[in-house]
Amino acid sequence: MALTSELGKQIKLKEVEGTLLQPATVDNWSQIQSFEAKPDDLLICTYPKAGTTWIQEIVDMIEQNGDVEKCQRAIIQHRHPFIEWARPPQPSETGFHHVAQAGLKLLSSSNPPASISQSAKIIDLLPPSFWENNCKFLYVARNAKDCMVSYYHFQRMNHMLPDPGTWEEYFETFIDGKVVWGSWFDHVKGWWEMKDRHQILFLFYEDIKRDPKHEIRKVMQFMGKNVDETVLDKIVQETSFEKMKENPMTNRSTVSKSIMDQSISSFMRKGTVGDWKNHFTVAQNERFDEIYRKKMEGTAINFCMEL
Ligand SMILES: Nc1ncnc2c1ncn2[C@@H]1O[C@H](COP(=O)(O)OS(=O)(=O)O)[C@@H](OP(=O)(O)O)[C@H]1O
Repeated sequence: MALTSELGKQIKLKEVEGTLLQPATVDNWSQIQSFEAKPDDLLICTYPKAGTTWIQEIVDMIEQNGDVEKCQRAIIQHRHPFIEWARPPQPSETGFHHVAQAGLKLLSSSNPPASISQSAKIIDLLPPSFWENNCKFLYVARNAKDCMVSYYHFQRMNHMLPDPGTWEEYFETFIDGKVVWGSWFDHVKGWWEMKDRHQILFLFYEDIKRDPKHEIRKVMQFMGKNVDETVLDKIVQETSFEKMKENPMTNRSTVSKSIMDQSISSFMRKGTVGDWKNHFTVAQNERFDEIYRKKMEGTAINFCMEL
């Protein structure tokens, strides 16, 4: 599928089992699938724009016992490489090979889950070794409307992704799941249905926003770590939106403007719950709610839509 970016460039997305992915990911698909997870690996899993960077920083802060300097050792994309950013072997780069060779314990993925109750499409997307080794998964879900808004602005500024078109056009694209990593509905539903059958800590962006200390403590316990109250308070502070927006290790300011043009929209854009209300028209909102009801039917998941 070829789509045109704001630069007029042709972005040729590819598909795996009907899910749109970046070409480099699809070209290295068999390599990604053969990734050998270890039993003590923790995989951070998110739908795009659900708070990936936020939970990555939280996990690293816990891992480093709240040591801010240690968390400054590298940009977040290098501290938590994405397994799907696989490329042909390039020793100087962080990517699949680096992860595999370094045997890092903390990985991040935007993969939908493998699941025995789901269609083959979903089953095929996560390297099977994660399930075989009974790894831990940390999943963060964000309400669909805010995800859509955040993804729209991200596609405007990210020249590696297709131009989103107008908001009205993007609204349809997102609902149809014609975005990189596919349908929000399939992703969230898939992980939600799997959460009690595997070691999955299922978190909500909105909960972390409302009560960060409570949610960070859950993450800490899930990781089998124990940091004291003062450190926990420091982690809450250091992972606030305001701090992370100013932090060059998390705010993507090191990424070239030809890839992410933050003069169009910041990577750390608003970091709020309910920005969808500034974008959705009344008619769009009614239509979305109707579609949501149908697509999420039978799923007992409740999202907070405003704080
Ligand atoms: N600390 C903190 N607190 C609250 N919100 C935060 C935080 N860090 C990142 N964000 C917001 O998360 C959105 C980016 O999501 P991701 O990190 O998942 O993006 S990506 O998929 O990795 O590109 C994006 O959301 P929007 O602002 O709504 O666009 C970021 O601002």
